[in-house]
Amino acid sequence: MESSDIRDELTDILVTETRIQDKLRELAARIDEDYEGKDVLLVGVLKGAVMVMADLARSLRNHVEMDWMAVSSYGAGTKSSGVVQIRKDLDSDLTGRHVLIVEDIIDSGLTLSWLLENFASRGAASIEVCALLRKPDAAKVEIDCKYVGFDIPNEFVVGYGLDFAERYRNLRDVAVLAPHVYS
Ligand SMILES: O=P(O)(O)OC[C@H]1O[C@H](OP(=O)(O)OP(=O)(O)O)[C@H](O)[C@@H]1O
Ligand code: HPA
Ligand SMILES: [Mg+2]
Repeated sequence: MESSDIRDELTDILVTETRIQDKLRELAARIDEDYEGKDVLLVGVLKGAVMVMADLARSLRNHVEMDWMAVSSYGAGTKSSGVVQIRKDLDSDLTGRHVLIVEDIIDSGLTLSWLLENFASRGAASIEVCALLRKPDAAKVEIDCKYVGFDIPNEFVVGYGLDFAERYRNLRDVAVLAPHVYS
């Protein structure tokens, strides 16, 4: 793919940087309150959740630890392959831990459904999910997500960690990718 003006590759800006940051501060305040007196293990799902994790974590007041799991199911396309592959497992033992999984997006729900099942046997004291974005109309499995930033339409979005073929993760806003880029 050759380089061109990124703005020509996007249609709408769906969620601006300001709205993202405001929402993450709001979610962080709830998380601080809900986990008062407990040490939380934030588990970021690489690579998409890098930006959410960085900004959410810095809005929290309480002690947290951070760990990372790398999984991938989209490859270079816009549809989930349905097959979730572990590329990096956690470094931490989850036994007795209060785990908060941090995700950029719940689309079909297949990634989180697989991850929650994978974590279920690891002995955590609690497991909850925080996702910046969710596409209710794309759900193939229902995910019980306690902390949701924004429900968005069923369109392929990029930015703020979200990629198409590894590009666009560095955009500050979340935008709809123009169909001419991937069709
Ligand atoms: O609900 P789902 O349909 O499963 O989609 C959500 C998942 O897809 C994306 O990851 P991807 O597999 O693209 O890997 P990446 O984070 O490295 O981009 C995203 O970061 C979520 O982890
Ligand atoms: O809409 C999306 N954009 C980028 N990556 C994704 N992974 C799941 N859904 C999406
Ligand atoms: Mg991706």
